[in-house]
Amino acid sequence: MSLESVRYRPGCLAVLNQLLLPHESRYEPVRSLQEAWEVIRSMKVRGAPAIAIVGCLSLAVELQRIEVKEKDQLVTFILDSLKFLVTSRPTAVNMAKAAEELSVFVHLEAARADATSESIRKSVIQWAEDLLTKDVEDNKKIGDYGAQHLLQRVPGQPVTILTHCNTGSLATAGYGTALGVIRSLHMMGHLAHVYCTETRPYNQGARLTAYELVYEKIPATLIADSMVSVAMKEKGVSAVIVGADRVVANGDTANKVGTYQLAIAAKHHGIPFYVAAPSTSCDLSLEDGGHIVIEERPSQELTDVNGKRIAAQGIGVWNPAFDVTPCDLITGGIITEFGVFAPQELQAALTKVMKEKKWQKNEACV
Ligand SMILES: CSC[C@@H](O)[C@@H](O)C(=O)COP(=O)(O)O
Repeated sequence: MSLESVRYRPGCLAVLNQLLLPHESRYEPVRSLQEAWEVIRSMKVRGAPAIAIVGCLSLAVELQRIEVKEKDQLVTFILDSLKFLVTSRPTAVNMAKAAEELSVFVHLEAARADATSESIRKSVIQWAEDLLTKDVEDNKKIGDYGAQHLLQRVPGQPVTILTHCNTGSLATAGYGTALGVIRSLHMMGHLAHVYCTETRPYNQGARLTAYELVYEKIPATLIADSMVSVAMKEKGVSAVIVGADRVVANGDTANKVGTYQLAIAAKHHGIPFYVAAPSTSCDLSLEDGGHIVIEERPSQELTDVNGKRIAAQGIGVWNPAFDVTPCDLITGGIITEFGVFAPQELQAALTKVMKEKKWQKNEACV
């Protein structure tokens, strides 16, 4: 069984506290919206898809337990809750997109002639629960599309992949995005080796990706972030694959800080650079990466390791959690659940898929 970042049954939600990994596996209950906001902000749970899933499931848990009689009161509660959850972490778009979609859904449900508080409550809970299965399905598609694309593109197999941050089961409902592609390559028997970066300052690579790779028995080596160029030069890296917190209309991509320099180094070495991201991480409302709000994290995440200060007292600190990789450095493509697209093709491809989906939904209603 693969690792689970989230455990859910109706009325009951728990997250694996990722701050304690790899030393201790402890699930902690999330009983309210406030607790969900706190586990997300403190990064006990992190990764763009997992943030949205925990946020929406915490709303499902609240809806199981609260007593609301009036329909309008329930709708207001749901809309306010979603607005609150979106404030937990600003860069990853998944929670904001889920909030937007769920808000539209609630309005439509409430407008039905036979709508009651109970029917709205039930359908919102179902909507949130569906995110779990949908995310795993999407990740498997990303894994397979990405693996096939890469195998056709890069010479020499089996392949060696370099990845950054954590994009696996711990960052999603399961399987993973960039790590999902690695998992698929491994299952197909075409993976030689993985290099995973430590991912300073908060070490998601050393703490979480290394843990997942060991757990899955995938051959892998941990490197410091400062070793990526030499690894590309000397270790036969076939491709770089990373995840995303927000991919915007022109393909510019916000991801864990350090991604940008990785893409520059990959271009220098002629190594294809891929972004693996579900459509839930794509934000076509922003034209380019200059409009993405970049979260700044507390200075202690840079100055301290495991609660112990390593930096000189008195030094100033700048700690952006993410950087933006310009679309022209994404030379391999953007791997989504609908296929692999060049950055400049993404907007048109996703718009087309969304139109078709809307059309299918309308057909189903007739
Ligand atoms: C499938 S996870 C994709 C991204 O969210 C991931 O690459 C990343 O940057 C995570 O950052 P984090 O700050 O750990 O939430």
